Amino acid sequence: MPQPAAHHTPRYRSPYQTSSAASRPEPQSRMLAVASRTRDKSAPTILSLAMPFLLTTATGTATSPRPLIPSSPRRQNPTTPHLRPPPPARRLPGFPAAEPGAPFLPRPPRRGMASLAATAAAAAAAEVTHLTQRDAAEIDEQLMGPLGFSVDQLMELAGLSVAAAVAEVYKLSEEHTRVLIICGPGNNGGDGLVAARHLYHFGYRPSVCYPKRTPKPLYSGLVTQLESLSIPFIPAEDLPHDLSREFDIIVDAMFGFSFHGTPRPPFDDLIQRLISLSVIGNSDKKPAIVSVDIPSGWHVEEGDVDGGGIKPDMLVSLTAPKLCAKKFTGPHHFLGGRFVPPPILNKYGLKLPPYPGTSMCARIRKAPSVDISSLRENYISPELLESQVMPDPFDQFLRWFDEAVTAGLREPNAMALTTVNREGKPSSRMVLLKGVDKQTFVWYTNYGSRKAHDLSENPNAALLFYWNEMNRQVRVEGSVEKVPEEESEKYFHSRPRGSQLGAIVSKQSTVIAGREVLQQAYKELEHKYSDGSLIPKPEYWGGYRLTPTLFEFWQGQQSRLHDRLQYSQREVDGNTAWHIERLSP
Ligand SMILES: NC(=O)C1=CN([C@@H]2O[C@H](COP(=O)(O)OP(=O)(O)OC[C@H]3O[C@@H](n4cnc5c(N)ncnc54)[C@H](O)[C@@H]3O)[C@@H](O)[C@H]2O)[C@@H](O)CC1
Ligand SMILES: [K+]
Repeated sequence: MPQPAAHHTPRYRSPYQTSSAASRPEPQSRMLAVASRTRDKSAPTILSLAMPFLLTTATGTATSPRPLIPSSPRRQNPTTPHLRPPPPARRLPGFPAAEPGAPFLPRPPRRGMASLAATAAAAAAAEVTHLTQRDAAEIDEQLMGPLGFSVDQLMELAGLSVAAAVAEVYKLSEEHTRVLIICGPGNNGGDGLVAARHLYHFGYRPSVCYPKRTPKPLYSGLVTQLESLSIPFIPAEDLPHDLSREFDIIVDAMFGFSFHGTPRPPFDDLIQRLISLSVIGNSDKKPAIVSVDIPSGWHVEEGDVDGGGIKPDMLVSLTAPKLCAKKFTGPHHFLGGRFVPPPILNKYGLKLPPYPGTSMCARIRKAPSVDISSLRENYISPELLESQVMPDPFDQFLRWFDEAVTAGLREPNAMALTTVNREGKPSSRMVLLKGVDKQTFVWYTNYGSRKAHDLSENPNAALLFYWNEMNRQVRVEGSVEKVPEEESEKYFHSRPRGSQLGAIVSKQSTVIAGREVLQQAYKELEHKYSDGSLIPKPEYWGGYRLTPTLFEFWQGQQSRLHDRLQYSQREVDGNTAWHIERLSP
């Protein structure tokens, strides 16, 4: 690793230096948890979104870049009808014909982002249909009768939904590993057995309490499958006295929509144990209770009639919520059972939230508001040591970038670009990296945009890559210039035609009267170039490349002891070399 001469004066400003009104302020960006901004305020800030944010401060020559790997994510052409509404369903005896475009058909959201879907689900929550006990049983019969499903299939999908919802809310971590699944004698218990298997494969450590086994091949098969995974079955009487000590999550799969009356032994006692768990004042240690379809012991329609029943933290309604779910006040209400066909939706007029992307579960009620200052992730990563990183920061960047691609991260080439104008005012936005080589980072944009104006006044810029799933971020700072026109030209024509037209339509960062303006202009251009002829690159569109003077590779670690390795340029014997230093987290 190149070691510098000690007399060198760094060309960058330390993040700890205070800003002066430099004529060419240099932007610096880093990801912070919102908590650090709210910590000193007397009243806690409560927001409903848990998002890291980008803080930007302003302080005071090139080769052809390597295009990012061809499979690197590209924005979807907004005009491509990649998600079509489902075709009208075949009419089945006893079911009304499906109305195409009926308002209650669940439409998948255009993007698979859970946050977007959660918002959509929240908006729809008020209108979600709740089923009576009779309708729930009738739907069950129809699914397994004229609609051709088998009980095994439905149970498998229901159990998978439960496991997926549990994993979404209680992410696998030291605090959320040990799961007790208490299974009842019917299909609700079967859902629990299936969920136990999926949770095992997701990495959790499930144990099962299944005191009244049903002697049918479906159930004994599920038990055998769990036994083959060495999942312990604990008799009810052998359950540990203090469930809080032994389990992080308890899945209540005792009774579903066929429950009547009051619970009989041994479930009366088991339910009582879950009730007393929610009463214990020691909230730090209380395991999360997740009820499958119905909180066991609740009246299927009336809910927790005398108020003394289970108070689950999470409810996973299956197929559609039952009436009792209206009384559920816990923080997490999910829908599972992504198998409801249009004949059922139409016949029962079901309004259900859309499932995001390929997910097996959908949040029904908005995620609870959180005190942002309490949000903190305990990062667990391999150590990032000076002896392990590459001497050249570009090589190190490419290594991490390739790992992000291999890990299947969505748009690993998305980066926050921070520019600063003449007055020292910074602005940030996400852009897509389109090329990187041993000297520069390249992206394309509109030369009339705000970032372009900023860059024309001040060529200093900062890039920030944030690979959340890998606990990594990379900061890059340097100066920016336009890429040669031929390069922009070449890249422009490699883009999908829709994106080319979009670039012509958008006079980026200018105020427009409405969305129709874009759509109209786009339509006209689409018609103009419908013969497939070459779409000329507008002169106001092209690339920029940043030549870095500083890199920082950050890797989140436990207890905030993060790794931060900074590469800065130093002159050594007349040559510029990269110098690596560790920064305190
Ligand atoms: N579309 C659907 O209808 C689907 C239903 N599924 C699951 O199936 C459940 C319904 O299953 P089941 O109809 O088998 O019924 P449950 O699992 O709700 O429970 C029925 C069993 O509990 C017993 N029981 C009822 N009341 C009792 C009491 N007071 N004390 C003690 N035991 C009592 C019954 O004798 C029977 O053995 C749903 O809630 C859901 O979890 C899913 O597996 C898949 C899809
Ligand atoms: K249940």
